[in-house]
Amino acid sequence: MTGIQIQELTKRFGDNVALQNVSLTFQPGKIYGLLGRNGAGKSTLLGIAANRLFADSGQVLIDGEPACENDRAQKKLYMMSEKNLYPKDMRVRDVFRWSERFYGSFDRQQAQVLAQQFGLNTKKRVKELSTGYTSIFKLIVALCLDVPYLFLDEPVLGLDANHREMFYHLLLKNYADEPRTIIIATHLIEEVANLIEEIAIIDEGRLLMSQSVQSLLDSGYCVSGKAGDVDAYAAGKKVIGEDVLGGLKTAYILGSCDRQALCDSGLELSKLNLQKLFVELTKKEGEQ
Ligand SMILES: Nc1ncnc2c1ncn2[C@@H]1O[C@H](COP(=O)(O)OP(=O)(O)OP(=O)(O)O)[C@@H](O)[C@H]1O
Repeated sequence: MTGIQIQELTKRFGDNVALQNVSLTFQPGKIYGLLGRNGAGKSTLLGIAANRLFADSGQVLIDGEPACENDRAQKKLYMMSEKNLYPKDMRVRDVFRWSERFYGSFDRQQAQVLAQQFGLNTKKRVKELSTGYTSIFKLIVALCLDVPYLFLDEPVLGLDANHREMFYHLLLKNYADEPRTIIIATHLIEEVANLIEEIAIIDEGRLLMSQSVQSLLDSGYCVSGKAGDVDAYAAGKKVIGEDVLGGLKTAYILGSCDRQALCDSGLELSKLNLQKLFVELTKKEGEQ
């Protein structure tokens, strides 16, 4: 298994460039956070890999094989997204049956157990499910499939806090039992921060970065204190953002910290937080 290679993908919708020359690799057996602001191109990227959309140029390889119109490659992945691909009149239990037939590896017994845990009525038709239960139903399918590549596009859409916690817990257990590549596209960065090992950020159709969460968090730090002292310390350093409250300031800085200078000026040092880092890295001109 060599993972999923995204090679120089470009996709336009009319004049709108959704992806521009994006290349990155999703390695086998890792959990990725695919992050980006609204309209950044996350769903488009996953949709092309899952053969739901065609790229204008570039390609996606799944274990070295082209993903485009290739059933053998596509059977290795499951994409859960907002778009409902199941016939709306089908009952949930029939989708479970169908999944078993199509993928072979679907654990229908486990799906029934999870449905009971989440309170999902499997006799209901897909079209009768609420937004949250539509997500739950698709998540159960994803969790019960034995495929090496799982794409979860906004997986917890509409789920209440209890169900979100249940899902994250189940996902981690599922991963611990059988590691596979899981790509989670989400805006709920804090909720997945402890779940993901790797991060890929897309900004306006371009890849901004792809690296391990740990190395990203270790690449900088926060400094807080009196605004004048923070400014003096930060001068000449790579400041990616600031928060000001009265006379106090927090600066988000990339690079290694000068502990002696911090100590001398009485400034407080703290770790970067993934969501804050993302916000600062993807902030547009004029945004606070
Ligand atoms: N079918 C389509 N027709 C026209 N434009 C589209 C289509 N699908 C996506 N786009 C455009 O492509 C760009 C990328 O959209 P995409 O859905 O991939 O972003 P995203 O990062 O998943 O966004 P969000 O987080 O808001 O769901 C956006 O500008 C979007 O409007």
